[in-house]
Amino acid sequence: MTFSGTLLTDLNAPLLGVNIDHVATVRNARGGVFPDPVRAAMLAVEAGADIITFHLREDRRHIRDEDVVRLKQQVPVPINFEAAVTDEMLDIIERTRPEHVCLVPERRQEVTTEGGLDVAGQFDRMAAACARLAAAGSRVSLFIGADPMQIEASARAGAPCVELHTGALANAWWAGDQVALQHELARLREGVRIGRSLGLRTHAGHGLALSSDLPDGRDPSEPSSTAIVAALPDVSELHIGHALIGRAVFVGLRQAIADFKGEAIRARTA
Ligand SMILES: CC(=O)[C@@H](O)[C@H](O)COP(=O)(O)O
Ligand SMILES: NCC(=O)COP(=O)(O)O
Repeated sequence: MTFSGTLLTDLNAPLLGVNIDHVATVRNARGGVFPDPVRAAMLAVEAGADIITFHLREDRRHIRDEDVVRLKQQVPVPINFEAAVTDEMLDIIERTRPEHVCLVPERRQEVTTEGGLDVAGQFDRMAAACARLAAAGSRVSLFIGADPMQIEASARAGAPCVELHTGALANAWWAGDQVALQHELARLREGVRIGRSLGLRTHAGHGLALSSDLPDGRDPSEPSSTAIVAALPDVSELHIGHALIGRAVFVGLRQAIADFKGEAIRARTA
């Protein structure tokens, strides 16, 4: 069954941002044009993605500049442009004018985004970036850990949204470490509560997955990391990429999106 974005919104479940970075990772492995992340984005929208998310990294390891241009031209739902807070990226975002921007920390050596922005420690730079991108017409979100000091600094910096990094929760879930999972969930829950109290729209993402993709020996009926996070009532968007594109290898992209959306709806309505 394919769920539409309207249905998901009606049921008050979080919107699903489908991150298509890792379609580009596969393409770039051979240096050609296939598989095309823009084609994946269009299919994702047909299958019910509410938002298309992508991360233009400074090293262009997956999404490239020409993808960004085509995504902006062709995708009929909001695009969520993730980027580091550098002059180069801010210039590209201003030229592109995406509906949504998510500013993220970036280290060239990292395999994936390891932590959140230090908004409190780099306050002036973050506040200036928020103001500049808001003036360019984009809704800005700051990708941070569920740390009260960073959430409060994000609100002061003028960001209307934060995306709370769920990587540690997702890693604990994959590892089957219930103690760490409950610890991370408590932090996330508190972060969402603080975000709400400060009037921030609160999103979540990184590493979220489904239990049917757990390795042999694990119980596929245990709650998924996606369901655990989607169940938090004030999380308004989930951004999911790696595990969704990975699942698509086995079930197809359309089905993978339906599965993640269905999981979010069930978690919110259970
Ligand atoms: C910011 C974030 O959490 C994701 O967009 C992630 O960065 C995807 O790209 P990578 O896997 O290259 O980190
Ligand atoms: N901001 C998180 C995101 O877009 C997707 O992260 P992941 O699911 O690829 O880890």
